[in-house]
Amino acid sequence: MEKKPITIIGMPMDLGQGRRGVDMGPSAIRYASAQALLQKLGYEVEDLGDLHVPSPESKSAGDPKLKYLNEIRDVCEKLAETVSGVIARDRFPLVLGGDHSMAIGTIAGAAAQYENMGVIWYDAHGDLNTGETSPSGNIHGMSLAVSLGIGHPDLVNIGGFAPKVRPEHTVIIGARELDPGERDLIGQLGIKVFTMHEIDRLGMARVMEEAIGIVSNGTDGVHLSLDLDGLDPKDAPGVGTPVPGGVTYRESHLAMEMLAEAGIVTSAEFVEVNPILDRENQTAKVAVALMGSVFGQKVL
Ligand SMILES: NC(=[NH2+])NCCC[C@H](N)C(=O)O
Ligand SMILES: [Mn+2]
Ligand SMILES: [Mn+2]
Repeated sequence: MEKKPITIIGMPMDLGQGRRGVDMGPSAIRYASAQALLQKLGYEVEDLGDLHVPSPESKSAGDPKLKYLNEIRDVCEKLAETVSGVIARDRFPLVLGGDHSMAIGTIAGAAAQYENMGVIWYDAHGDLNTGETSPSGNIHGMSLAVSLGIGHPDLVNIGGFAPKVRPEHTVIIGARELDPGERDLIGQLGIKVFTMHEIDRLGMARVMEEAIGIVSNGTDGVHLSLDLDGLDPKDAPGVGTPVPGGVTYRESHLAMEMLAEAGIVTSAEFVEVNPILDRENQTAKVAVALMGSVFGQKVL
């Protein structure tokens, strides 16, 4: 497999949800030796450092249905430009987060460079709310909907075009907590969701075969958006919105190994790592271990 050089971008985003500390996620992932691992695997790696994100204490949240909308729009615009520029230089953007609202920017940037991009959303949640359906007003619960062109126009139109991805090229893996409005949207759009039920029933290997088929059928790029809360909180405790009964560490490695084998992933982000809620940086270490598998690390 071709080893495209990697560019790490830190996104200390914590405006998209209510628990402080997730802005330290990028540092925690770097501290868990992400760059050294990737270099050991034979990649050339550059790290652009962190983009600037204003701290929530210095701003007012504004509309309680879309908290920090203006700030999130601005930082996602900047992230989109950065990601797009990295791909234009023929490098692989690897974005470290940060809460999941950042995916609005990452996906906007990647989608600017691909005609038809597939998305793998690895998450306990659907992140398919809008300002109207969200129970929390937290934009990290809306980022997939926005990328599909549904939600507040300021977010939907980031990068100057919409939608970024199509429902038929989108899969959600690991879902186990969906709000009523998200369920409706899934039915309306026909998005393929591999809930924990399908993972238990079919096994991760079969789920990934199907998922890879969907995101690579008729696409020229695939983005992996991995929310660490997709994993079981026993394996990844340092997340702001943990949900029991999640994907195991082993199943997650298998999923990432199968993606590496398929050779389809063209951009990735690892999000929602919150060191304040973690135990001895375990969740960042899990993120880095999974990163290894995505980039082709094998036991033998
Ligand atoms: N990226 C996440 N962790 N999202 C959690 C979203 C939780 C809930 N569905 C909400 O909209 O508030
Ligand atoms: Mn999420
Ligand atoms: Mn989640």
